[in-house]
Amino acid sequence: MSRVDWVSAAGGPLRGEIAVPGDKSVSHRALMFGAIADGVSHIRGFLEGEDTRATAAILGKLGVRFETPAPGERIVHGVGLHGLRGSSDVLDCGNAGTGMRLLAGLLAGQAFDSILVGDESLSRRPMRRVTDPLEAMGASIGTNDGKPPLRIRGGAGLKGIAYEPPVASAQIKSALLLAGLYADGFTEVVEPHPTRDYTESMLKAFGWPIDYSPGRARLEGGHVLRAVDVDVPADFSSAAFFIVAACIVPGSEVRLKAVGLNPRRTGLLAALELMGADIRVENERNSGGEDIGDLVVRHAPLHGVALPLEIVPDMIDEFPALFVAAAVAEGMTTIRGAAELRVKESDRIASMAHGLKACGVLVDELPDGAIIRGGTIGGGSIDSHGDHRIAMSFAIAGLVASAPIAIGDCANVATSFPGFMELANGVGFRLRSAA
Ligand SMILES: O=C(O)C1=C[C@@H](OP(=O)(O)O)[C@@H](O)[C@H](O)C1
Ligand SMILES: C=C(OP(=O)(O)O)C(=O)O
Repeated sequence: MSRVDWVSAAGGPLRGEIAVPGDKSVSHRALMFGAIADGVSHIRGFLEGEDTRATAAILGKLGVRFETPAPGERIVHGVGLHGLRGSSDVLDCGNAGTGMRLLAGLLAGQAFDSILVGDESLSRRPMRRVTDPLEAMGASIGTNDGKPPLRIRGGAGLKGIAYEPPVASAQIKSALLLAGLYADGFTEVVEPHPTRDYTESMLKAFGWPIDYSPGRARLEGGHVLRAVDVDVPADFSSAAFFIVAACIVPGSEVRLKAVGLNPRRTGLLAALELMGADIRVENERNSGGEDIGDLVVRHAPLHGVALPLEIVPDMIDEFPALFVAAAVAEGMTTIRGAAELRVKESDRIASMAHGLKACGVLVDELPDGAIIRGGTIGGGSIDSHGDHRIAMSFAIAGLVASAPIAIGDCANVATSFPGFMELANGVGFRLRSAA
């Protein structure tokens, strides 16, 4: 990964309509289900990010044919539940935890062996959370002390299990449900807190019988997926950077168009509302089973809060942006119950705490969160640790900082949000590549 550095300077007010790219979670899943369905699926709004392209490339190596009629579209020629073919190449998931963990579930049920590898960041992330329950289903998966690469041995006859993951994770749930398609009997997942349900809703749309309600999903192996077209909503997690930016920059008013509003994703809205934000949802409607709507966000003075614990799983990827809102808010914000942030693309508690401190913000790091004393953000030089969400968070911090913020190692923004810099500068950011 080449090193790309940015400088973000004070800017705004932010104005205009913003269409952020397609949802990453939905794009990964649409590729996977389209691949093992009978028939041809047309995906619209597909995220042209490095994470989702890595998943498409892997499925291509396993014999699935894709067409790209236009950027943001894929036509998937499904090979059927048992139509994937083994590849002698290692399968490179790049930076994508979602890609690797979901594919582990899918590949555990195949007749052939596979090796999943990832980049430096992904190679540090915990995989026992999926390999342990998959092995309980009968899979055989070698790891490097619980980390990638994953060496998945094919030909294991899987059997369904009932499983209660120790952490709330849509990736764990989805890996087990994908393996469950190939298992004898029923696979059931009961979560400690409900997580995003795209796997369940997409299985249903592809015609697989599944019984699910928030926090619980159960399916039986041995049915058939029938191709359907998928409309991918705009990614709430990408919209989050513009939501927070418009909240904190005086005079701002932006409209984020047709954003996915799955209730397991929108905890940031609840958190910002508690902090005094001015956010309205307009044109709310349903698209392909998902709630979507426009978000109209205006600047408002924010105040600190003790973040209610029940919001945490519903805003997991939005914490870096929330740290920036907290740094600008009047008073203290306390975040607890978010230890999962330590095992994302970087240790996001440490990355945000160090970066904000480098910009003069008072932050106490806690094992499962942070206490952030809001006020003013100064200029500084921070390291994103190759983490896309940290890089974009400091880009929004720069908008209100008293001097420019230099941000190191931003190339991975392309994993989830290609075109972020151009879109941001189009609505009032002053973000440039460092010479
Ligand atoms: O299932 C998914 O698509 C995702 C689930 C979440 O991870 P966990 O399952 O680890 O919480 C989230 O952080 C990730 O960006 C996408
Ligand atoms: C955690 C994330 O993704 P993944 O787990 O797929 O790498 C993210 O996009 O913030």
